[in-house]
Amino acid sequence: MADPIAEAVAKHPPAQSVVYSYGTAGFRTKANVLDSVMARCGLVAALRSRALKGKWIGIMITASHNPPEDNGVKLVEPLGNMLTVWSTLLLYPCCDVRMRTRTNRYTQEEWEVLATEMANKSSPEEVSKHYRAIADKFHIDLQTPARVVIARDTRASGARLLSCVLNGLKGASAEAKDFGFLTTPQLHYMVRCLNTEGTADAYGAPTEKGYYEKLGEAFKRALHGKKPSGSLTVDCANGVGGPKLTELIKYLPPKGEGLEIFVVNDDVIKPESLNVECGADFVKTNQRAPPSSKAGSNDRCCSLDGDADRVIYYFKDSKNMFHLLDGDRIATLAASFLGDLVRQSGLSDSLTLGVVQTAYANGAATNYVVQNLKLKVDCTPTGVKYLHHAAEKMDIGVYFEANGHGTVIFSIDTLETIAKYEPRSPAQKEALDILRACVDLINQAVGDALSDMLLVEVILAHKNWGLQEWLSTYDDLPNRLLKVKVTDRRIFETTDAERRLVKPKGVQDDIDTIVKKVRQGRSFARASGTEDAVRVYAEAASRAEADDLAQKVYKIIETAGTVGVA
Ligand SMILES: CC(=O)N[C@H]1[C@@H](OP(=O)(O)O)O[C@H](CO)[C@@H](O)[C@@H]1O
Ligand SMILES: [Mg+2]
Repeated sequence: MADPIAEAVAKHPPAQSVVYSYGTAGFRTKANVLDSVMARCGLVAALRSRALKGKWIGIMITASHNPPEDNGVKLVEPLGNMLTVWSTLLLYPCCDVRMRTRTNRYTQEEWEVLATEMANKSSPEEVSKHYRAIADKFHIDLQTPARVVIARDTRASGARLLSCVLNGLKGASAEAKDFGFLTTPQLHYMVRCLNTEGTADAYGAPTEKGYYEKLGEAFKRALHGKKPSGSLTVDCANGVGGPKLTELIKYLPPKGEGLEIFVVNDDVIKPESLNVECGADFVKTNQRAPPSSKAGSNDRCCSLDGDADRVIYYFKDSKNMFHLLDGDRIATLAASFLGDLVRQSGLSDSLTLGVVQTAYANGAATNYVVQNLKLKVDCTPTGVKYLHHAAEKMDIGVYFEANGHGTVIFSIDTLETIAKYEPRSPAQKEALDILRACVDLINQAVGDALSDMLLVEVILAHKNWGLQEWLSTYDDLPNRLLKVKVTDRRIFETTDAERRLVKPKGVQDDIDTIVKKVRQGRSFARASGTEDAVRVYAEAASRAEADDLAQKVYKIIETAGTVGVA
């Protein structure tokens, strides 16, 4: 008897001797070994949708800030969040959106494991068997409709990998909605809109136009008559963010009454230029503007990454010195502004705000949040899914990775409180109107460079600040991020939100000994979840000390990680 699953999978045989793993941001590696993974992700997404009685599941084909020859795939949950919470939804598949967000019971990453297993099955028959085993294990009725929404970034391999996904979905008899090119956050937005359409929690119109209209309208409302000063130059990493930002601009106030945006590095015709010498990762890692930048002194600039889910700001001062305003800065700016709005609207007795960071957050940013803003800070492992989950536990959770990934999320109860609150004075009403507009401006599903960028512009306009004033809120500790090539990065195991190594034995003690000698020194090492390397981070009171500390820890890791090489 014909087996459509095995037949679909047989069209895309796996590459020899590659072991796939669903990492920090899904499956991500060289595009030429991903065909089989794509088809199988189609199967997993179909199963997931069926487990949720036909809810839309998202598939995003992207490798974000990685080189043009890479690609990857991420699965997106019904509310636009990441795979981690799948099991929550499995335990409570019939409850509504509100119930689910309030429920914190789930076992970590069960479905990520299933996806990894699926990707590593060797024969089409084994894949088909695994598909049925998952259905059995989770009592999934394979007759239930499955619905999957897909988008991709502008990589050359995207079209081929999309056809693999579509074959997988066809094999599983799933309905597929292909949005073509979208930014990652736009795809998350579509998933959430499609699943909430017609409900009390309707998120917006599930179209590109709906996305632009929502952002454009909220931006105008949030500005509340204030005018951003000067212009903003946006480096789009030669990725999908370029054409999408150009479209979004049509929905923003005209430049005379709003913000003048210059779109640069938006060459999607040459996919080989994606993320090359430009984009958020280049700027953050090299701590300098893209070489192509023509920005003058004090010009406001920002860079997106290849799939437009992260943004960082920067400028050169009058002495030609480069200054970076990264994710930590965006978090502190947003937390201070939203905290003020909550207070000014009279809501501070009912709502609390918190900030979530990773170990890569600059120590000065953490101090500023605790000491100046007097807010709670949580530290999670690297990866947006962990930050998002921690932020979900707060009334208003501001979460950002230092590299510019992040957003602000409002709990369901908070949204209700904000919606129902009756202001008691004109001042309270004004603050409340702006707060409500910010809720609509901020992408609640996932960190979104375009939405975050507009939020920053709103805040700067309200505070009447340029980047220099924003920068002067605190001084970053000089820091350095290095990548160490090791024989097998899996031997590096961490604890305490990845801030301490438990294996190999003794390595953490060596790091501690060195760190102790450095003024304001902090350093840690962890295996990357997206690249074959161990990352070393170091910060200290001065640039020279930070660099020196990073080098010393680099050596420790290199020695510990060089196994069996003469
Ligand atoms: C230090 C760093 O920037 N790490 C990045 C990087 O993860 P690694 O696990 O460090 O490779 O890629 C992730 C996905 O894009 C991103 O979430 C994370 O912040
Ligand atoms: Mg990205």
